[in-house]
Amino acid sequence: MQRCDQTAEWPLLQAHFEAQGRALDLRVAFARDSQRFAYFSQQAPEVFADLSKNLWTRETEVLLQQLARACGVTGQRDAMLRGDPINTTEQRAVLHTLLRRPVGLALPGDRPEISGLLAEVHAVQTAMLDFAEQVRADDCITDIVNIGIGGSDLGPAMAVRALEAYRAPGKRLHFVSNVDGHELQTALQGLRAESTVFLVASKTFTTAETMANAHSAMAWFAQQGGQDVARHFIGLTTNIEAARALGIHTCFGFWDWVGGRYSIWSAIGLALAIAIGKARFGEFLAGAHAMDEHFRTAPPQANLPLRMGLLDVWYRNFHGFSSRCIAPYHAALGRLPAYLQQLEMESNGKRVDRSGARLAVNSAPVLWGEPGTNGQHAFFQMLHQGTEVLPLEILAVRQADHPWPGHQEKLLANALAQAQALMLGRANANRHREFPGSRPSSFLLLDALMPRSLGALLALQEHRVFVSGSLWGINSFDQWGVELGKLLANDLEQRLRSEDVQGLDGSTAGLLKRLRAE
Ligand SMILES: O=P(O)(O)OC[C@H]1O[C@](O)(CO)[C@@H](O)[C@@H]1O
Repeated sequence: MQRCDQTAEWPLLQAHFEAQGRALDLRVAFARDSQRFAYFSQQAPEVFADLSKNLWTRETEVLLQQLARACGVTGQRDAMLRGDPINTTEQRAVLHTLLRRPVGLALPGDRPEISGLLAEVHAVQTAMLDFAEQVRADDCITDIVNIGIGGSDLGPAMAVRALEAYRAPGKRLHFVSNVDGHELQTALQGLRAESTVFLVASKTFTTAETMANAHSAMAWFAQQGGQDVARHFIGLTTNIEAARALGIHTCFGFWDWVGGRYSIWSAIGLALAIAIGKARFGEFLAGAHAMDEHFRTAPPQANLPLRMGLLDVWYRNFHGFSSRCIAPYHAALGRLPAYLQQLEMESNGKRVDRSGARLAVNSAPVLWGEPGTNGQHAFFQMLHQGTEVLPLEILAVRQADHPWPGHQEKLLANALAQAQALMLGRANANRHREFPGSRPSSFLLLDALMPRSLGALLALQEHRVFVSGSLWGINSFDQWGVELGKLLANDLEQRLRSEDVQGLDGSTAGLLKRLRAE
């Protein structure tokens, strides 16, 4: 297991970049290689990917694949899949893939505890999915409020919206994440205690925002004359004791080896299960499992998560691209950029390797984005003509789920046109109207937005993040960077209630006084 920048392959890639990468022109690359599309595109489970409009050549990919071998990426992948404690700063295994493994399936090299864990996973999953069916069948329940933040919100909120076409009629799903009371206030408006179920989703059951919202929701429930807390408040957590202490007795558990941003497949997915039902949730898991199997077994040159992770490192460390723009060309995928942002930036936003040594190269880029075509009328200007080159990742869906004639063709034509315009550019004597072209994009295509394809797409994204993290030598599964802010907020909350600014820096003291001013 070697860090990418410490391998013998790294300088080879640097030399290759200087010789051919830096000045690569996509138009010339296509003209030189008539099979470029065929070579750089592939069908993985549920996801077709065209990576040909990226700033690399076959030779680049060969060198990157050699780099992956030198870094032992497949060995690291296998260590994750078999349950080794690869989250070394928390001494935990990383087994979100187990949550979508079919019952009884053993993989070569599984650690001895895996079969028992898989049985536990399926026992909880069955109970949780049966509960989801119960809620779906209960006409008295009209509103489900998920209270959670980060991975306990972004996954279910994104997926419920993405699979809106499959949502049970008569059930409204609400998501409250922010500690800002406006959000809770908006969600509760018009709700009635007796027809509302609250899902308190928190891996740790200590997250300040979620606890504050859960307490306030309970107070609201009591004020509204709600009777049966046990029936109306459900805990989704690894810390069942803490949920019980809050008076929540119906709980669905999960395990410390499921990272928050990888937890949509666990009990944290209950909101989604209620929305789409047991069978569809099963398809969602099956799609992810198909991608896991692809990642585990496909040869490197046809392994999509591996190829995408390698491209990510090529872009970040050689081309020096500092961000990636995500443009889903499907309105229902509107929260996908935010979901991917946590996935990539919380996983790989690190500046030390697993041993604690400073990284010598940059790690995670910034991820951001908005659905197309909206982004085109906002920030795509910069993608086409700005001073910085930023790779674009287009996610398109072939079939539409709505009856409006003509819209889908327009939408898909726009997705294609953006990628084409970025690549081809346009010469013009007037510099303001000139498009430089040779700007990179990837094009991911689903046949339809369904539970299975969404599951596969998310697992693909998880694994490509794993690949780049493995190359950088990062522990992609901790998130110590969120701790300091939490600690300071606790202290400042006390100080906001008192006059005490002693020991604070000048700016914080000044702002605090201002915030306290009547
Ligand atoms: O599910 P929990 O424990 O409430 O944590 C919520 C989120 O907070 C974080 O720990 C970051 O603060 C995320 O990793 C996590 O998804």
